[in-house]
Amino acid sequence: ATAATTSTTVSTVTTTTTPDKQTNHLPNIKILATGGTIAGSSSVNTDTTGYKAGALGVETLINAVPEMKSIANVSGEQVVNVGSPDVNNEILLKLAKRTNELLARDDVDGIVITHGTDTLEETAYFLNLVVKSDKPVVVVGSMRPATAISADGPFNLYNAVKVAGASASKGQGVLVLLNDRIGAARYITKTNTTAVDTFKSVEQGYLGAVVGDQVYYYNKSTHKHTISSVFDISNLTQLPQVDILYEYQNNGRYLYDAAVAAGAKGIVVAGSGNGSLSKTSSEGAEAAGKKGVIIARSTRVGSGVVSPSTKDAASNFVSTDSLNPQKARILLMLALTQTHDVNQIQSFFNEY
Ligand SMILES: NC(=O)C[C@H](N)C(=O)O
Repeated sequence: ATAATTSTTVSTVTTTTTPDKQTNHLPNIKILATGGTIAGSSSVNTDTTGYKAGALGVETLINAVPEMKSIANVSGEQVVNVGSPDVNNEILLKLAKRTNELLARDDVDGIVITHGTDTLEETAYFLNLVVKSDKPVVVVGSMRPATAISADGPFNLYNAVKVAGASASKGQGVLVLLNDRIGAARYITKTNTTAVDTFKSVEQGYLGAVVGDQVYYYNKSTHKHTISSVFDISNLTQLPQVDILYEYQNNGRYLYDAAVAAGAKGIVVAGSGNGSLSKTSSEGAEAAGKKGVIIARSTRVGSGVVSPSTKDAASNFVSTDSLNPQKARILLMLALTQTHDVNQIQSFFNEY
């Protein structure tokens, strides 16, 4: 049903500025727009829930922040214009390929991607694993539509361009910028349905912050990303089907059977607690495992590590470290493009 959204043509908008006289060089930053609330619009300026996401084009977003001209040569491309629940594998591949094409050019110093916040962490983590450059890539969104009083999008976009143009952002992996905080794609997650301070890195902390026009870094991601990643999507036109099943009391195994029948090559379980499955789920998961499906044990808890079990590999199970289910799905799809070996896939979950 979402296929039509991916046929949106790529259009280019450029806002070039005269180089700053003092530094004589402004970074060249490309903005790839995909939609979301940052491009959201409503006829009522107090509407923060009923607006249309993905309504405004990249040109409108750039024109709303002319202040960017003093910190970067900014140009934009519209990749798609959707609410982020409709970002699918086809869009991920299209966006990643375009990002890599642009980063290979000498006249591009960094990329900013505007994106809806609902699935922003999935796209950011996907790019973190498949971008083949150490140039900065910053994913940005907003919680209030562009038409709202105190819209957070324009300042978030300004800060994202600032971060993408900062030399300290090189080699940090894909970054997420909202609410003045710089997060690592590997660690950050959406924690609140509507609040402006929704993106948090509960256990690992933020990598840095933007304060008063300065970019500050405090931490580094300890996980492999970008140029140290083995994952390569340049020749892929699709990704393996990986589904997520939620653990709850009184669940049945039929959802596992249905996922396998529908062609799933991997199943991520949003397990209870430390990646636990009920007896019924275990039966479904083990039957799937016997058919070669990889079962990744994550957790529905929201933070913490799912620790490995010595019994995992025999059932074709892996544990997902501190990856939440939606990010575990991203890594499992990419892992399955390389191997079906359960031990090697477990190593990927330990390293990425
Ligand atoms: N704040 C947002 O961007 C939410 C919106 N529903 C989206 O993800 O596209």
